[in-house]
Amino acid sequence: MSDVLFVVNAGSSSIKFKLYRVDGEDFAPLIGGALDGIGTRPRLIARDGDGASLVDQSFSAQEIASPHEAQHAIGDWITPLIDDHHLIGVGHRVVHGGPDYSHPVLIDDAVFTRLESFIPLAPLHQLTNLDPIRVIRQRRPDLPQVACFDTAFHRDHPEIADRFALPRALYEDGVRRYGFHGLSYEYVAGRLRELDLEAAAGSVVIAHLGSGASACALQDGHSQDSTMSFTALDGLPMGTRCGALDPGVVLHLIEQKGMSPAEVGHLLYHDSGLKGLSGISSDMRELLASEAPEAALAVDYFCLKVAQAIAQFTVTLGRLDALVFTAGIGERSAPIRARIAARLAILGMKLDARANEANDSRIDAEGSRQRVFVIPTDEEAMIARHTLRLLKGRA
Ligand SMILES: Nc1ncnc2c1ncn2[C@@H]1O[C@H](COP(=O)(O)OP(=O)(O)O)[C@@H](O)[C@H]1O
Ligand SMILES: CC(=O)OP(=O)(O)O
Ligand SMILES: [Mg+2]
Repeated sequence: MSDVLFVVNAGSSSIKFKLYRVDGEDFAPLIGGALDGIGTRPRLIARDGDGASLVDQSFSAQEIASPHEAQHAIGDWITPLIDDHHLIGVGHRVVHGGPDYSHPVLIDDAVFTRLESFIPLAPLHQLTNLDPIRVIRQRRPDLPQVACFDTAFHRDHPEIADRFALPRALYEDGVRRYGFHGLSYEYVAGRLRELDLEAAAGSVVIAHLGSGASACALQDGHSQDSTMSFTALDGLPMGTRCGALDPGVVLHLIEQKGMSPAEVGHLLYHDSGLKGLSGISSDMRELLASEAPEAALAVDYFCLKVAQAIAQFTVTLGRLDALVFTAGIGERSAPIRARIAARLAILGMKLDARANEANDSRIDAEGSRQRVFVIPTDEEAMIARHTLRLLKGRA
């Protein structure tokens, strides 16, 4: 029986999972899969380490209406496969670590209770992240489980990046610019070091453009600033989230429009962003395929805001040596990358159209003042690395 590690990356509309064979410090995927389309078109897909399909099962929206049901469906499918091995632990992505957690942590009752207190700060994610931890703790209380935080990577960013222009008392009370997608940034920064040591040591912006989207300014691999802040609502427009918004709009909706805080929360997390702008879809592929002017507006808005964030971070960093695109849109959409880069021609950025179309890892053209990369992210691998380090440290 080989040692295995299970990794769970639970999101708002999908749960990704990987089972790794562990050999000392090394790990390699045995099974990787996801249950996505939760509540709309649920579909469980998994492949083995060689990419061969192990399951492709669709469910009705009623069968898998929430991440809780999705998690049980994954558990039912994968438990017999895990039982063929020796499971040494489970690693989880937990989106919010608040001011407390700047490193991965072994979960006990006290940690779990503390993490529950951050649910209001990440309503789309935190409960879904904690639910599998709770269920596995009930079934296997002996099994070590580790929480790896999206916020941790940013905890040592400069104080100026950690503050809002609000009184210090609120800062002391935890109203801080935490930043998210940290597991992704840490993984991508590591891959950039492998691809181009010189660029990685310089001033870099990574644009994580998925259904959640943010950008991060890095100096020598360390976070200096990010577009997401107190919650994963801030910064760039996303699939269904608004991104940066005048806080006066929130007051207006509550005071003048009579909306409840819960209604405003639902609007900003679920009905805004690309979906709100277009009135058509939260899915970038559908918007790119649409002829509707509203779809074009949403795509334009997205590209402009991403380009503005990159230009803004060029000021933060004092220069820009490299730009990296990652996550669903960043990894796969050549037209979106081209439109963002075209806006940044003012900084001397030029893309090689052929390399961009091919999703090559290096896509800048001769004469570009910045190197531009496409690096697929792997949050699960980062979780596995952190979890193993923590478990080995205990042994
Ligand atoms: N080829 C593509 N062109 C444009 N957008 C794409 C493409 N493939 C995936 N996407 C978009 O990527 C987003 C999902 O990204 P992903 O990183 O998987 O998100 P998350 O992990 O946050 O759920 C969706 O908006 C989807 O439309
Ligand atoms: C933090 C966050 O927005 O995550 P995701 O992109 O997975 O929704
Ligand atoms: Mg994601």
